[in-house]
Amino acid sequence: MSHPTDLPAWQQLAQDYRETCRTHMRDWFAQDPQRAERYWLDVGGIHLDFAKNRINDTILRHLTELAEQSGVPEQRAAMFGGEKINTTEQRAALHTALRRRGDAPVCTDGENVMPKIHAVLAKMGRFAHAVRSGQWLGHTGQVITDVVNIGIGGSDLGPLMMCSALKPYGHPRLNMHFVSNVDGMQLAGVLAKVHPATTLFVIASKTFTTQETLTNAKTAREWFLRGAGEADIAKHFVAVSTNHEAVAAFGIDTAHMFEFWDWVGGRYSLWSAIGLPIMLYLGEDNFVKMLEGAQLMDEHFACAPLARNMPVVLAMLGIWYINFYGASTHLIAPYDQLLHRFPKFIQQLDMESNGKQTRKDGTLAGYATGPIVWGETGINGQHAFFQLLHQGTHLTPADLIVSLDKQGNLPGHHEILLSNVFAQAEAFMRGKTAAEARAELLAQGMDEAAADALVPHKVFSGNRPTNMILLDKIDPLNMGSLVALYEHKVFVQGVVWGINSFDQWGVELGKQLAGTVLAELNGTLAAQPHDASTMRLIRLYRRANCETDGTCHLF
Ligand SMILES: O=P(O)(O)OC[C@H]1O[C@H](O)[C@H](O)[C@@H](O)[C@@H]1O
Repeated sequence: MSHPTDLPAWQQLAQDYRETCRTHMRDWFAQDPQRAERYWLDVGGIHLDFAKNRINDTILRHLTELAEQSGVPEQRAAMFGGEKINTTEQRAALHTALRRRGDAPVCTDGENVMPKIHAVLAKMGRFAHAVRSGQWLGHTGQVITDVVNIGIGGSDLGPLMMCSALKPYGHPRLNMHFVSNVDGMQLAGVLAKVHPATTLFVIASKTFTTQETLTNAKTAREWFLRGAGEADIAKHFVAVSTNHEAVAAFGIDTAHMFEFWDWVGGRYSLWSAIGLPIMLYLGEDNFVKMLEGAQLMDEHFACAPLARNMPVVLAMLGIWYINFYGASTHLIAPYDQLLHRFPKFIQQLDMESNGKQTRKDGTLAGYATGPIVWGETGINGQHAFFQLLHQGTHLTPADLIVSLDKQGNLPGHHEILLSNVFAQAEAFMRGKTAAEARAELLAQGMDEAAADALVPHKVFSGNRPTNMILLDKIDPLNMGSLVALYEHKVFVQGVVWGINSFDQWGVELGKQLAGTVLAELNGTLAAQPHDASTMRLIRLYRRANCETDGTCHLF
């Protein structure tokens, strides 16, 4: 496996960095009136303005060459073609097949996966129609009014994000709830709001072994059975999983299970049966539109030349800042309230995929890989942490995301939102020089000495990069395209870094240790030799609780 740092394009980019890192974007804009037009891409209802980046045509060419030399075209073909690119788990990553319309075969392990994808989609469609139309009745003959999705990570964040973003398309009778935290406060809060006779629980877990999800599901089941019999469970509990045996063992009839497969990664699963809450809320037609939007982005990613390929451009801009400018974080700042869950979703997608330092060949990378992805609605961020982004010491590349359509916003509100996001991008790019700050203060009537003292605090260095991602509208089609855009961006970065973006071994160690600690907290296992700090924490908890459970003798 070639090391990216040895590739000719990497070397050229290192040289580009040395030559241009002091150039201000203001100057590039001044010298090049076509810059805004050239650094712009459209895919369906998604538009990317990437002119406010610290790049010129040479850098962009070298970034594209780096993608090429890293094998992005070959790896892209391998992913779409069902090859087992998830090498540590010997699995394909075929989320793109889930949104593929039509009958063209997609094979992995010698099997065409399309018939089973279509069969599950049809089953989901029939079920969603029955619930939405009121044909599906609870055990007392009442229609379903509340859906509670119990799942965590990829079995929570995607459906939660999509149902929030597409609320205006939601069924007026259905209230959607999402429970992920094993802290009973969350489940108890939801159960206090719903009625067992009119509630449908979707137990979502790829493995059906996740402790948090199974604990919440068991508690929900006990709550339900307080006023109903075992036979009534069939009307109120369905499962989404790859694990038939565990679903049956939990007590859910596998006839009420919606299946998906090991080649669907958790954080790539909202297109599969994990999307059942989305389909219940939005209806089958809108779910299919979401799939079509994703497929539109898939086709663009598969066919567009690398230099005009939206996911590739976003990915390579990220690499430019991470590997050459030393940026370690990336901000996702949607401006629309409907997208307030989007940063959390992208955080899992990106950080669980590319938060790795071991390359596919087992060697250590020795260069930076996935960034810390974080975010919040941009307008709230402006009044909280944008100070650091404008005048702090860290370079924080940011994606600013906003819908052009007012989408029934209250009169006058959307213009304010848009004016802020456009102005922020301008401010990040332009900054404010000392001369500009001084002139402004003098114009306000300040005397020269006072102005000179204040000027250093009023200077904005600018030259801070942003991508502006515009949606024509927040609708199912564009949301499908937007999520697929980020999925492919993350994939391209993983290819360049030579890492497997589809496993997540890093989440295992904590889970493993928690099993032992839980037994110790419960008093069913004598204290194991931990470090002194962990021992102290366990003892503290035990002391605080031993009076009630009487099992202190183990310590
Ligand atoms: O769907 P499940 O099997 O319950 O897994 C839920 C989540 O937990 C795991 O620990 C992983 O970190 C996630 O990738 C996964 O989405």
